Amino acid sequence: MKSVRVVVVGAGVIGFSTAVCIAEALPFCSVTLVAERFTPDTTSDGAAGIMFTSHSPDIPVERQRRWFKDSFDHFLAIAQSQHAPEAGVIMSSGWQIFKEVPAEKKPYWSDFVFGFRHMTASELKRFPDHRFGQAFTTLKCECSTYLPWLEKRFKKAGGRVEQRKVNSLQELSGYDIVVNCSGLGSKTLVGDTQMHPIRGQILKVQAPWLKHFIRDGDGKTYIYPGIHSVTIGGTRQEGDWRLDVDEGDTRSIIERCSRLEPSLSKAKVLSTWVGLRPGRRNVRVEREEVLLQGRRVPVVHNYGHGGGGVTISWGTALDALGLVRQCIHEMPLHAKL
Ligand SMILES: Cc1cc2nc3c(=O)[nH]c(=O)nc-3n(C[C@H](O)[C@H](O)[C@H](O)COP(=O)(O)OP(=O)(O)OC[C@H]3O[C@@H](n4cnc5c(N)ncnc54)[C@H](O)[C@@H]3O)c2cc1C
Ligand SMILES: O=C([O-])CC(=O)C(=O)O
Repeated sequence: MKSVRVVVVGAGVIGFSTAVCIAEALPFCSVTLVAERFTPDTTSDGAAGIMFTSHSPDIPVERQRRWFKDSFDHFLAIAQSQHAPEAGVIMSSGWQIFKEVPAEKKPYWSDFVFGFRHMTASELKRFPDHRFGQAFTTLKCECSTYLPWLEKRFKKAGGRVEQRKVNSLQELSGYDIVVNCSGLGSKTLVGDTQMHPIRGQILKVQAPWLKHFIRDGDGKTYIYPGIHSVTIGGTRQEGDWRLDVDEGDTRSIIERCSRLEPSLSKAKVLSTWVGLRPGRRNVRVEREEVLLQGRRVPVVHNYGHGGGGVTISWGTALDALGLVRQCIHEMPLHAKL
């Protein structure tokens, strides 16, 4: 019999990764995922899904390396399996270029991606405004394909889903453990004043001749060839809640990307999309106890992934699973029977 009732709030890449990890590893738990929005309407759905864009300045680098490595191993196994097309995961090679030499020439994730090296002078000639660059092969996960795949995997492991907004954690007092993966929603759901939107606008264009990604190290301009189209971006507008497309941003994105890759000025625009990154100085993966209808209930948080949620989704989900295990070990015996 399933004796520990777990609820996961959130159906983005963080909620579904965490829910799958718990449902598969702890078969004695009944896991329910509750969310206001599901694929294709989450922030995760629009992410370019490239893996290398996560950084939490105050979290020990060893922990971030583990999040990255666990996620990279997970996505690499998918990319090399027959599941790759239905999960939307591919390998992706390219360049990150910088106008000034960055303080950190060799980022923490450089040991895990393949073939990381600094670009040669002749490679950099193509980018006359840039003085330094990194070349490597990483992975790319397209969440509008990956989320339905994860949802199937979750249901196969016995998980249940429910679509509704949770207005207060008090509504979840019927569960033994609450796992909060509500992204930007954590601003109101758990009153986290650090949470803020970082608006991002992107375009999908038809340019099948492009095979390599190009990203300006300032994180504002990028070109990511994907399975069906090329994602070009972007913007990073802190504190901006606007979800509508800004025509000025569209023009600026096409102009900046065409400067890096002139052939893009000929590409047909297929769609334009805006998402709000769940901004926070550091990702929050930790537990606390909350009084729900007079009962002390453990709450495991996994949110605040900013512009790097896909990159470390599986690693932070495994950490959250570890915290759920701790909560179960510490429960009074009668609660587990
Ligand atoms: C333009 C853009 C490009 C990006 N590109 C990349 C990239 O290349 N690589 C990368 O790693 N990351 C990228 N990101 C970042 C990535 O999208 C986020 O870090 C990630 O999607 C966060 O996932 P999440 O599950 O926490 O949030 P979300 O996907 O926003 O999911 C939150 C979930 O919580 C639910 N929820 C919230 N509040 C409540 C509530 N009160 N009750 C019920 N449900 C609730 C929502 O309905 C939703 O289901 C990009 C983001 C943007 C905007
Ligand atoms: O920064 C990038 O290259 C893509 C991304 O993660 C974002 O826009 O948040």
